[in-house]
Formats: sequence, C-alpha cells, structure tokens
Amino acid sequence: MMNTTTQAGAFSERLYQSSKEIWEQSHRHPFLEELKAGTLDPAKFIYYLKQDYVYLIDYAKMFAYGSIKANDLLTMGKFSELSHSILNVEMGLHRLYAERFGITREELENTEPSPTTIAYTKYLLDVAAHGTLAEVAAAILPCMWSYREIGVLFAAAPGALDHALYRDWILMYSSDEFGELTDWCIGIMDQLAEGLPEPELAKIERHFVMASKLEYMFWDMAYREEAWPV
Ligand SMILES: Cc1ncc(CO)c(N)n1
Repeated sequence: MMNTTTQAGAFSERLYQSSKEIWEQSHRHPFLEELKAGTLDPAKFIYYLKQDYVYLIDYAKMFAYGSIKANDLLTMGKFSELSHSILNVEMGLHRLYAERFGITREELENTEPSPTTIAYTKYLLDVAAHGTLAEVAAAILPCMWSYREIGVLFAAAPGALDHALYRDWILMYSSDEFGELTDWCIGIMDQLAEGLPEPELAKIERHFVMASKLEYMFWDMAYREEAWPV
C-alpha cells in the first residue's frame, strides 16, 4: 500500500489504521479493479455517477454544517471553500461525464437515491445534526481521504490513465488540489481531537469506521446497480 498519509498526525494515523482493511477491501472490489483496468461496464459507471451526484448534494451540506459549528473564521472559511469546491469542481466533473453520456442535468439531479445512498447520507446528516465539529470531521474524512488514496494509487498504476473513459475521474482524485483539501481535513481532525478524553476519541473513531464501511458499500452498490426491491 502506497503511503498517502503525508500529513497524518497521531490521531489521524489511529483512524487510518482502524479502517485500513476496509479501505483495502474497497481497492480490491471489482468496481475499482475494473475502473483501473478500463474494463468497467459504462452502465455501472453511469449508475455510480448518478448516485454519487445526489450523494454529493448532502455531502456538500456536511461542510456547511462544519462551517456553522466552527468557532473561528479560518475554519469557517475553509469549510465553506470545501463546500464550494464539491458543488462546483467535483460535481462539475459529474456534469461533464453526464453530458458525455447524454444524461441531462435534470435527470442527474433527480436521481432517486438507492438504499445504500440513503444509509450513507442520512448517517452523515445525523452526525451533523447531533455531533460535535470533531464528529463531523471524522464522518466526512473517509470520503475525501479514501478517494485521494484511490486517485493517487490509480494515477500511478501502469496504463490506468490510458483509458479515455475513466481518465478524468482518476485525474480529479489524484489532483494536487484534491490532495491539499484532503490534507486540510486530516489536519483539522488532528487539531480537533487534541486533548479529548478517550471515550470521545472512541466515538469519533466509530464514525470514521462506519463511514469507511459505507464507502465500501457504495462501490458494491454501484457494481450491483442496486435497486429498491419494491
Ligand atoms: C461516495 C463518495 N465518497 C467520497 C467521494 C469523494 O468526494 C465521493 N465523490 N463519493
């Protein structure tokens, strides 16, 4: 495993270790193995893109909550910068892909969330409604950090960038800009965890592990093109 934990402090290293095996299972999931090889069925990618678009609407709100819960202007500003970047840069990539596939913006935005998307986003929003800023940071971190890890690993994988279809996706998540935003999230997590009692740290760790499991489930959901049973 390539070390992408460039700025990890003590607590974020503990978080990383807590979910390392879950992340590795994600990396080995056929959705990502095939995306890396360029063989992923575009229908599965389109399904993912649409679910991820509605996921990102709620995910962007998590950073808005981060801004509300922050107590200093620097942190507020950074959380709102992150929210802006999700809505305009990351979701811009989804809109571009949708255009390539002939999917309208309206269709993209009106995607009915699958059971797994609901589970993930509502879990996050529950943490935002009831948790501390440190809990919010822990819940949103696996998303950024695991994608950065995947992006960096895939960008370095021989041939992965040669496949026209998935190249832009890999470039987005391996970009310096995405990496810097991820490092900021890791840094604020370490800062917020400093001096907290162990039961609080354990609760934060549970959010991180839960979000990591939901990340795995998101890949699996897309590969299965999960639908509502009724
Ligand atoms: C489900 C999910 N997790 C993480 C990211 C990265 O922001 C994303 N776009 N979607």
